[in-house]
Amino acid sequence: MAECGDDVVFQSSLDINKKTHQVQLTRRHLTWDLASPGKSLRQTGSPSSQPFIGHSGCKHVPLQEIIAVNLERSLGKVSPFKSAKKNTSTPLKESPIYIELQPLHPVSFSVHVVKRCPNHKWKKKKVTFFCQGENLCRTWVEKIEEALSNPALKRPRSLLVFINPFGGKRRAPRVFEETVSPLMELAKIRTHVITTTHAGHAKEVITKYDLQSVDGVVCVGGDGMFTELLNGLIDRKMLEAGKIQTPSEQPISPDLRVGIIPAGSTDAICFSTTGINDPMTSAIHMIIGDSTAIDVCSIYSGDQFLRYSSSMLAYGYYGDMLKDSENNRWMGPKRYQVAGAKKFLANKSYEGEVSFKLASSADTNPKDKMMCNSGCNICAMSQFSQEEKGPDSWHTVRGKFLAVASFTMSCRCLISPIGPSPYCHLGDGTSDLLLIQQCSRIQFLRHLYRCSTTNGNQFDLPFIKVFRVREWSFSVQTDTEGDTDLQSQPSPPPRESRAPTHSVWNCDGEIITSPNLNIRVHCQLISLFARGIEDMESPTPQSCASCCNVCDPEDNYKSIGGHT
Ligand SMILES: CCCCCCCCCCCCC/C=C/[C@@H](O)[C@H](COP(=O)(O)O)NC(=O)CCCCC
Ligand SMILES: Nc1ncnc2c1ncn2[C@@H]1O[C@H](COP(=O)(O)OP(=O)(O)O)[C@@H](O)[C@H]1O
Ligand SMILES: [Ca+2]
Repeated sequence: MAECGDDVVFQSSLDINKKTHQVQLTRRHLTWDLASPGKSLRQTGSPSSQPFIGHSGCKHVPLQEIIAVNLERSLGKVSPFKSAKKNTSTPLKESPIYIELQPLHPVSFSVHVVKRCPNHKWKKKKVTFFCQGENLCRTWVEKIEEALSNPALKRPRSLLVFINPFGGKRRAPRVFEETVSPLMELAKIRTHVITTTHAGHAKEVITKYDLQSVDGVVCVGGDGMFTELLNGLIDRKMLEAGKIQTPSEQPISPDLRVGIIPAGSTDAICFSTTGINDPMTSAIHMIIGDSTAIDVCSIYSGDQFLRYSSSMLAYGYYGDMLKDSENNRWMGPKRYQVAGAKKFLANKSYEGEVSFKLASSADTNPKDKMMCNSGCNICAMSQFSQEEKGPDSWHTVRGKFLAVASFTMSCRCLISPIGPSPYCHLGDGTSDLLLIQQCSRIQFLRHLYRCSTTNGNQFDLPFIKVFRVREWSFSVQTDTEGDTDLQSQPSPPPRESRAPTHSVWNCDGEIITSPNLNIRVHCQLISLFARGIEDMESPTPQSCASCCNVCDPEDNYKSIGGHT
């Protein structure tokens, strides 16, 4: 049963649900199997034996998917006794009766493992193992804890956590206290928790904090909070290296992984990297040390560095919508729907010129229907092949745009279940650049509606162009440039009656007002506590357990001997 090179660390017979099982810990798995007569390991408890020969019904949990292990403090014999209060005038019959629970020595331990539920949701499942003696019980816990502390598993031991009490529906403090904190305690992960008091607070702390003392930085909030951590960590790294952010300078990867516990309004980064916006799922990905590297864009206005971004950077419709929504923050996530509807009715387009360098690989494009899933080969190859990709020349599109948007990840969210750019990759060093030309409301609605479905055909419309790019820029054109009608008027209309000639940028939910921008994508610049979205239909070796979720949603660990 243990695979080649997967040496047995410890094994013995243990009872699960009153049935004797042979239980085996290898360097990569915890496995248990109903004991068959003559195959008892009750006396063994030894590290030397051969791995099991598996059969159907045998449970095989990768160590990576063990959330925690703990001794069960069984409370046993009950002995009622009367109040020990002396010299009391209260008649004895009224004195309370105490039940003394005498602690027994631990004879069982529990292993909490990942349970896959529909829609990429993860929960924890507890399996309790009963031992014959206390020593065996303690040895099992020690051995499993030792195996989990293997640095190869990359499990964090301490985390710096920022809670944004004003993000999303303002539930972040409660989400942390009720869902995340108990899980972290169970997994023995230390947390230093800071509740932010103002925008930029997390970034200020990151500038000074002793980051050597933690294994990761986490936010309980939305995309805006994540972007603040991302910017804080890269800025700090550049400062320490004595480098100034210039368009030709390559930003330095932070050493720490970043986590998001979703408690924001859109949570597109969390959705696009885990498949769901569920606090417990994200906390489990952190505890088990999942890691995935994502692309980051650096944004400049001329030579002036503005910020880093990793999800959507958009001008026109999405920028106007964000600006309008900021007045209604009190509405929470609904502010986007209200502002989205208003700006949809306004149907405003802006003159501009977009220049871009195409991703030179012809193998992938924004319409290729190749989803970026956990263990994505395209991302894996991109990590090594950035240099080989020859420079593409610049292409330019001029026009009047209802929206210009670049997606560096799919940007899945509740209203767009596979995202506005469904085939975008997390770590391929490219962004999908979407140009929506001036069009009627009906035409734009058709695009938006398609974004809200799972068909992935939102780009198949005549007023839409989409390119996979490594670098791009945008510059506004004044309302007179290129507009012959206006130029022919004897005098310009009074300033106050002119419609604004330019929009603002929506950068991961934050406003950028400089209209002319230059953007470069940096391949896999930052790592997240996530694994990408698991493909539940055709499981990859990285997610072998997921296939069992399909055939046995109740108990999704690989049953050796094949699937049903
Ligand atoms: C008729 C049905 C309409 C369906 C519209 C479908 C289009 C959805 C596109 C969503 C893009 C989301 C990209 C992510 C943006 C976030 O980074 C940003 C900030 O997030 P947060 O900090 O969590 O608030 N969110 C937005 O800009 C809101 C976009 C809402 C678009 C309507
Ligand atoms: N205590 C605070 N008060 C006000 N703004 C804050 C606070 N803490 C963080 N922020 C800012 O709020 C912005 C949005 O946060 P986010 O968690 O993304 O919520 P939402 O998804 O609702 O936009 C971030 O840019 C962050 O800098
Ligand atoms: Ca990408």
